[in-house]
Amino acid sequence: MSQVPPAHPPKIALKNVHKAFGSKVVLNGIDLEVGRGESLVVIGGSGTGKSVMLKCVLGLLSPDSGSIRVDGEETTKLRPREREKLLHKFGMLFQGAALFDSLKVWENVAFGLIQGEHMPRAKAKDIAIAKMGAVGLGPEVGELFPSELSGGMQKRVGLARAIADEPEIIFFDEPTTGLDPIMADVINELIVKCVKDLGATAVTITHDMASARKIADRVAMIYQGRIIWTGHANDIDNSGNPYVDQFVHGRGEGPIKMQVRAL
Ligand SMILES: Nc1ncnc2c1ncn2[C@@H]1O[C@H](COP(=O)(O)OP(=O)(O)OP(=O)(O)O)[C@@H](O)[C@H]1O
Repeated sequence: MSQVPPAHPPKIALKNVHKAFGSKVVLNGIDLEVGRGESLVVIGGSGTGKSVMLKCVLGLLSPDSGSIRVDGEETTKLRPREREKLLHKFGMLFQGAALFDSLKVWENVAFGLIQGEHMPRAKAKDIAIAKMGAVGLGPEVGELFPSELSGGMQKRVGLARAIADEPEIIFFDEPTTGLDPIMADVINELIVKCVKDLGATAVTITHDMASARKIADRVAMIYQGRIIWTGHANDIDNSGNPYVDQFVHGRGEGPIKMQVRAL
């Protein structure tokens, strides 16, 4: 009997994904699903492969083996044109906002609309200004250059850019790094609001547990190249997993041994 596929496959599904750089194994059999409209936060120590995992989903890196499906479609063997089409589903807020210094703020926000979707500048500018409004930035900010903005404002601009072409999936790479706790909370609130307004699926990488608690429906912890725990955000304090417990409470002592090397 042929199997009937489920009506709604997970938005993103990674199965047994491996990635090594030379002899260094980074992803060692990642299994992870993200549901449609879900907000998943990935936690884990520095260098455990969180960014490498996201880059594999985006196709910026090719996994050595394993399957990565988006909307049920296998993506690891896509040709460049198919990959480009797939990437239209994604928005991304990079660590440090990654704005172009030589472009005005509105041009940064409209970048994907103008370059990727070939939208006329005037129309793209209108959309950029509307998206800036959604993250609490007035139109006058659009005429400034990124270097004239505070770190918190730059993150807002990065967020406006990430949502500009209304992606189905948004990746947030350490969205609160470098912000004071109050500004971090403002950014977290905006992320939650923007993701909800779009009905998007979100995957966030963070070390910031306050951010994880605020943003996540579900949390996944990565350790030694595998997902060792996933659970509801409300359960992270009672995970029953000593690795999660140590990470969430930031304890030096525990099963996670930090590799400290003399330079
Ligand atoms: N292109 C690359 N070539 C070689 N090694 C790489 C490459 N990209 C990542 N790595 C290595 O893979 C490991 C995981 O890196 P990754 O950036 O995914 O960590 P992370 O969990 O996101 O860390 P952090 O929280 O510090 O950002 C690191 O040891 C890194 O040096």
